[in-house]
Amino acid sequence: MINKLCEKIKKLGAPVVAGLDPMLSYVPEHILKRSFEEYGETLKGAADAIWQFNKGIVDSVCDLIPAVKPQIAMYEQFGVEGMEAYKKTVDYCHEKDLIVIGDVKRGDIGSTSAAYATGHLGRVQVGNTVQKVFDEDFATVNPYLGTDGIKPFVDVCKEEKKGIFILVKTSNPSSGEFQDRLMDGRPLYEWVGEKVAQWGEACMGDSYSYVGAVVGATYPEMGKVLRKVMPKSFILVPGYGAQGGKAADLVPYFNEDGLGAIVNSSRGIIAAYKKEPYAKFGAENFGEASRQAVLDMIADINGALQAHI
Ligand SMILES: O=c1ccn([C@@H]2O[C@H](COP(=O)(O)O)[C@@H](O)[C@H]2O)c(=O)[nH]1
Repeated sequence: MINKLCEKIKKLGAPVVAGLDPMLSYVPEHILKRSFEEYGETLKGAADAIWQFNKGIVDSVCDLIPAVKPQIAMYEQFGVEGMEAYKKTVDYCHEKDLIVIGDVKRGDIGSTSAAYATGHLGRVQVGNTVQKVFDEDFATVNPYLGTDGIKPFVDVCKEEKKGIFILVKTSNPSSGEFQDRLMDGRPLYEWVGEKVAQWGEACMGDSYSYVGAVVGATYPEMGKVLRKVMPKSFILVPGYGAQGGKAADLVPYFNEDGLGAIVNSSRGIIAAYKKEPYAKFGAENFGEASRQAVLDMIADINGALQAHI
């Protein structure tokens, strides 16, 4: 899958991933009304609304980008019905030939990590049958439990030709509380980055490892260092747009080959119609607004990359 990700990025000229983080407050009124009329103001109504919203966005942007990143929390908040909307979204994105990065941030003791890896990336045995479950292509993984929390994911990825992105330096304001703490004179995120590079060595695709990293767009100096620490790891970069990350700062996250990083925007794309300069599209045309936001983001990032050649 890492090879497919690289090929799609090159073909589309778009190192961009659209984050599918559908809060109900982003769902346009006409969709909400329809779903509530059909299912009432229930969890099922909410789940239907976010699914219809996602479908509209995916239809509008699927030819422009290589991948989407559904954030599972946004679905989980609506319980079982929300999780059905998550699964429907994953399957629909696959139908549209999009690579799906499940932002699930899992990781636990070995046996529990194995179950998470099975559910999200692998196949579960039920009696004599073996079946895929959520079936994302990549999952985000929390490294706090160390190697035995990561290994089950790597094993499943090897079997299924899928991949993971391990949290190394997150984009949020408090990420430094633990991640920047010095250990033997070096910040924890560097130690984790080094470990990601090691874990990834035995997991190489053609040019990049399928064990990648998450490094926030909001810490460009650290991104620059981490690119060097993990030269073969693909970096998933959240924090562009709504969290303040700027394209010009992201150039060092990429390698000389123009690859090595994929930049996520969630609210900036899916809720584009609510904000300038996209408000002119109106809520009825939310998909068109998202499409324009994606086109602008691609141009912004490519512009920054070209300016540094
Ligand atoms: O360090 C991290 C890791 C994950 N995220 C997730 O990415 C998106 C960002 O959403 P925006 O609307 O583009 O800010 C969201 O799903 C986060 O949970 C992150 O932001 N930072």
